[in-house]
Amino acid sequence: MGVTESNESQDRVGYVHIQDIPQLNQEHCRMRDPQRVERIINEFVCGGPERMQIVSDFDYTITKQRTDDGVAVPSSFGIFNSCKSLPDNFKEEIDKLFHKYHPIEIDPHMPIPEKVQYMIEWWTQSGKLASGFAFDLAELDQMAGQFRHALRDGTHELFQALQRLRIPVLVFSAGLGNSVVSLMQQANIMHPNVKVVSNFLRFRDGLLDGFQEPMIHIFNKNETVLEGGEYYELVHTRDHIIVMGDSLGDADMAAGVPASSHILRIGFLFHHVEANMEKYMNAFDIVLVDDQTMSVPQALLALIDNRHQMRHPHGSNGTASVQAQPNSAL
Ligand SMILES: C[n+]1cn([C@@H]2O[C@H](COP(=O)(O)OP(=O)(O)O)[C@@H](O)[C@H]2O)c2nc(N)[nH]c(=O)c21
Ligand SMILES: [Mg+2]
Repeated sequence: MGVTESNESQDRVGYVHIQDIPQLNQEHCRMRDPQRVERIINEFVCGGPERMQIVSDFDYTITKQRTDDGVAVPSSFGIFNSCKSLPDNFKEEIDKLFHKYHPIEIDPHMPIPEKVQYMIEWWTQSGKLASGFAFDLAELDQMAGQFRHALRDGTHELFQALQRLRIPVLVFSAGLGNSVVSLMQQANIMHPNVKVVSNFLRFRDGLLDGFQEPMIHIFNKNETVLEGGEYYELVHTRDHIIVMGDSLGDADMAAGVPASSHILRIGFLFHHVEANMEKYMNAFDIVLVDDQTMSVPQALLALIDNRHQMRHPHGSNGTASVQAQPNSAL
């Protein structure tokens, strides 16, 4: 156990000390406020699985930022864009949009409300480009399947544990939902407790017709877009939340949940580590530098699970049934 603490609650039997969690003591694991992290972890452990929910980004959060064989993993939009049957000018036009709008997306000076307008324009125009031609989703499955082994190490085990503990998992992506679901299905992690909220292709009269509503762009990628929907009903009383992402904006994915919630944000930092460190440390509670595994979320879940097993040794987990249907209406 850790050093003697003066605080009464920290003297409690079963209180978890951060120094006793090896995964949080690794060199590449940084925390701005370890005491806050410790406090939240103890809230999670005491509250048990029935109060937990997970909100995760997809691209480069569930998929790896760097693979062992050096093969670059495409984004969910990238998987779609690489389909060979798309019309000749599609790739060219979509790249033009990327070169116009991506600099705006990452512009450090433009105020967010102004950016939002541009992002809506970008997603709308991409949707228009993906319209008016036939497209076989089997081709997308085939493309996505090539990257089913590009998930972070331990993703399988993490998702299995989340399913067993009936913890709802929301995968939030401003990318293309069809690629996300296809890849997750082919990797066998699309369990019934997993819900993907993203942009899904729409078909009309056998032809592609852009994306289904509502549009999910990087600035509305948070729980406010779920309000009033079925998933919201399922999770709004689950006030212990782990948020995982690789982009700074991902830290806000739980915006919209009650203010009294306990939120632990885990950020996977890979690009421009030095330049980004301060911002990531301010946005996320735990920053993992070039960590291509799920070991930290797995370790946190194991602590919650162990305490839960101690309370319910005979397997009665006492959790409510939380069977979120993938892709059901919001
Ligand atoms: C509309 N549109 C948006 N994006 C990018 O898709 C990303 C989706 O955002 P995200 O869901 O936060 O995914 P991430 O994990 O990749 O950060 C945004 O950051 C945009 O840069 C896009 N990328 C491509 N290739 N094509 C597109 O049409 C397109
Ligand atoms: Mg991402």
